[in-house]
Amino acid sequence: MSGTGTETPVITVEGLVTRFGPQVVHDGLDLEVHRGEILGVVGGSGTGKSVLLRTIVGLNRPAEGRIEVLGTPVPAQTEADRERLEGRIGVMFQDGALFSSLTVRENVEVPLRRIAGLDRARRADLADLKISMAGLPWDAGGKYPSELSGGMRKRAGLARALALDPEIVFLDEPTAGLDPIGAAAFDRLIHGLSRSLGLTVFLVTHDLDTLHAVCDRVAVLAEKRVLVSGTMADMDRVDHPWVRDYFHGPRARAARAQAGGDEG
Ligand SMILES: Nc1ncnc2c1ncn2[C@@H]1O[C@H](COP(=O)(O)OP(=O)(O)OP(=O)(O)O)[C@@H](O)[C@H]1O
Repeated sequence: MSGTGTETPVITVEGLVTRFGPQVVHDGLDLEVHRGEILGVVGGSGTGKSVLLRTIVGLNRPAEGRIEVLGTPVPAQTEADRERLEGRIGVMFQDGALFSSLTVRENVEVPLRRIAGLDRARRADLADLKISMAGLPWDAGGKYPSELSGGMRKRAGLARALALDPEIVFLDEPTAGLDPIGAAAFDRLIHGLSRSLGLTVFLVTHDLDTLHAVCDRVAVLAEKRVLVSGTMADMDRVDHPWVRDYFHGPRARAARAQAGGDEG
């Protein structure tokens, strides 16, 4: 089905098989993600969306298959390759995964420590820049995660994911647990960052509003593989029970109406 953008793959997954003991999560999964696009990864609970994200970023070793991210095989073949790749991608986990004993600024500084020759003051300045890019108020840097709301913690996680000016960011359910207004603001932030920085975004979500508002393409995980990928319009033509229910159920209709209203 049709894609968008320049169609240069920055992520290629071929024939991925993932197992946990006897459980097969992915079985012959193929996926391409193109430079500069926002790809939404959807699927029923437990279909292996988060595991796919973790496998692509090298946190989970596949049983079989080929994965390439920005031209580098994953898992990386050498420590140097792994470090280089880690510097080119950013990951935001579902709960933000912040260190609770560090302030927001210190959390964002953790990846910045990889930059040789960056002194303390500059590191703090750079962290503050990322914190403001993520839409947090100026005084958030000095706060501890426990002092932030859930939405602010997500923004702090995003600031940390953006610390090293990544080419790809991976977001695991970024709007889960946010109220609709906070979720819409987060969607706008991600869309704005992707378009202004040329960021590629790999986004695991259940949020139909997010799919309508920001995703260029959607990949549906079902039957242990990417069942189908394409634009939201393409999804209308897919004759599969889960796809039909998900994209045409009552919540989907509400999200579509909302997206239509926003455009008008
Ligand atoms: N480290 C692990 N060890 C064993 N099994 C795991 C591990 N991580 C994930 N799984 C299993 O893999 C399957 C897919 O999990 P995953 O978290 O990727 O689902 P998901 O599609 O993201 O679900 P949800 O939408 O509910 O978050 C689940 O059955 C889960 O129990």
